[in-house]
Amino acid sequence: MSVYASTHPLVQHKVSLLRDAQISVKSFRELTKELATLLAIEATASLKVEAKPLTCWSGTISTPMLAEKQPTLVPILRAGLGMLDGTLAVLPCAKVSVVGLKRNDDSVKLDANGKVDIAIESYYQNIISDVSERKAIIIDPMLATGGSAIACINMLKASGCTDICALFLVAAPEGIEALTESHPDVDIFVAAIDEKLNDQGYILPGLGDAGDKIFGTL
Ligand SMILES: O=P(O)(O)OC[C@H]1O[C@H](OP(=O)(O)OP(=O)(O)O)[C@H](O)[C@@H]1O
Ligand SMILES: O=c1cc[nH]c(=O)[nH]1
Ligand SMILES: [Mg+2]
Repeated sequence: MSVYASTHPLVQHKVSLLRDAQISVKSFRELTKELATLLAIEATASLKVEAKPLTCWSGTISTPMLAEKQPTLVPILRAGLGMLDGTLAVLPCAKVSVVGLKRNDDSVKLDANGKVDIAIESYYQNIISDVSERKAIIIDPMLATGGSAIACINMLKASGCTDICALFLVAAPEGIEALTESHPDVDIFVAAIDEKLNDQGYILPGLGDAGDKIFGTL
């Protein structure tokens, strides 16, 4: 697995603004959307193109176009929806596969190695039928323990998908390690890699609960 941590100055600036404890729902949504666009540009830079014939005003030319079907975007409900419009700005024709996952905060415990373990509850799955023919781009603002992303990747692979990457705004080292171990074939693109998880599985310094901030349910 390759981990691409963005070095773009605008990405770094916008993630810093997201961390403001006084941020409004409106600003959190706007910044999440803008960061999603910037990360999506980085994540799609490796898509393959091939020369295809096109009739233009001066005749028929051979010109580069995407070689394969457009990727499918995979928002992990709820918080991943906050990144959907921003990624659709880069891939406006993308089909969307939706996966609903929720951490059960009451299940938090430390495992034998002192790692935070949280049960992930799956409540919705609607993955496009031809996912085996497309790249899947998972979108979720947070990679904490890695449990939700791993569950989502398991679902995509069970549906036949073989080419998967994931975009996160903030990732914990613990989540990156767990994801690398479970799915070494999946590349991830992150705006920031933070310090660690607290004993409730929240990222430090992190953003707090991204879903609550996007949906105004704080
Ligand atoms: O890496 P993990 O430990 O699995 O944590 C990350 C997950 O937690 C958040 O979702 P949450 O469960 O809070 O659901 P929500 O989006 O509905 O708020 C976040 O959006 C990720 O999906
Ligand atoms: O820090 C965290 C961890 C999981 N989910 C969030 O929204 N924030
Ligand atoms: Mg949440």
